[in-house]
Amino acid sequence: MKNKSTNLAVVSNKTFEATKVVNLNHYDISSALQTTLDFNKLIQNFSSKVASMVPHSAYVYTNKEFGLEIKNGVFSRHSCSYALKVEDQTLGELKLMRSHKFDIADLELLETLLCCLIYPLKNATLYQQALRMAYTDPLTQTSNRSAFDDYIKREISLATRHSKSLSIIFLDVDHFKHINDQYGHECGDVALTSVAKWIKECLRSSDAVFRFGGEEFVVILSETDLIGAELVAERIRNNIENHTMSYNMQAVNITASLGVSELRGNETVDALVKRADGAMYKAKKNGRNQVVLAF
Ligand SMILES: Nc1nc2c(ncn2[C@@H]2O[C@H](COP(=O)(O)OP(=O)(O)OP(=O)(O)O)[C@@H](O)[C@H]2O)c(=O)[nH]1
Repeated sequence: MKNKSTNLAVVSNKTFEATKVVNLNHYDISSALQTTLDFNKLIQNFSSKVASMVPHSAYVYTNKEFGLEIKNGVFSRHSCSYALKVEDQTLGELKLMRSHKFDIADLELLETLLCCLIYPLKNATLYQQALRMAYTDPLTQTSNRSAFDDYIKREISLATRHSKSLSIIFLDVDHFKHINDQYGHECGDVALTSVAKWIKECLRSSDAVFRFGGEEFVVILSETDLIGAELVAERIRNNIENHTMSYNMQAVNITASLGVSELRGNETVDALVKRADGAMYKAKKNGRNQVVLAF
């Protein structure tokens, strides 16, 4: 509010009318952009706030760092695009489109208005980077236990609401203590990173892998029943067994034991995980390097 009255107080001469309008618009845009740290909402707000000054029919915002492509509206022949950057930090690229050409006055005004977007976009970037760090295991670069807790709750409620199947795979690396003891802790770390990579090689983009604890991983397979999940688990087991890790000129063979469970009606997260963990434990008892289904 203080800024708004400052702008009004300063603009006393009628010749500053245009500046006043722009300043007030800037204030209005800046305020609207400060209400969110979500890229989608941020770009949508910016587009709708500037639409009366720089009319456009569509926008596309791309951000390689976060793998984003946010688009909306009717795509047209003419476009202008800006690579957004502040203090050496890239903030993505924004493109506006419409059926008639953007003239120099449009572009100048748009460049001024884009200044309002830069810092909210930087804040959103910092926030999303912090969120990603909080949810990522630094060693294996898979999602961590906190991410699992959030993700599985959402997946269970979606599966229940839409009557879709949902399965999980609980994986534990075999004799991992032996790898650490024989080749050293650093080799153990490389082994965990390799296992994470080999698991990911067997998954679809809609499947999610999490480092659950020390040498334990959990895979969440949405819209997948027990038989489908067994196939994936067997593919993962096979992929791990068929790779040989080389460490300090030594060949290290790794295997894993896997337990699979499918969500039952009204089952809690803990119960679902416990059944998969129990099945994995049976796989260990049966001789390791195998997949066991939880019934
Ligand atoms: N290098 C490394 N080791 C870890 C990490 N987290 C846990 N560990 C080790 O993983 C080992 C797990 O050992 P155990 O629980 O006895 O299991 P295991 O040797 O895999 O035997 P089974 O599970 O019965 O096949 C321990 O030695 C932990 O110290 C890690 O981030 N890096």
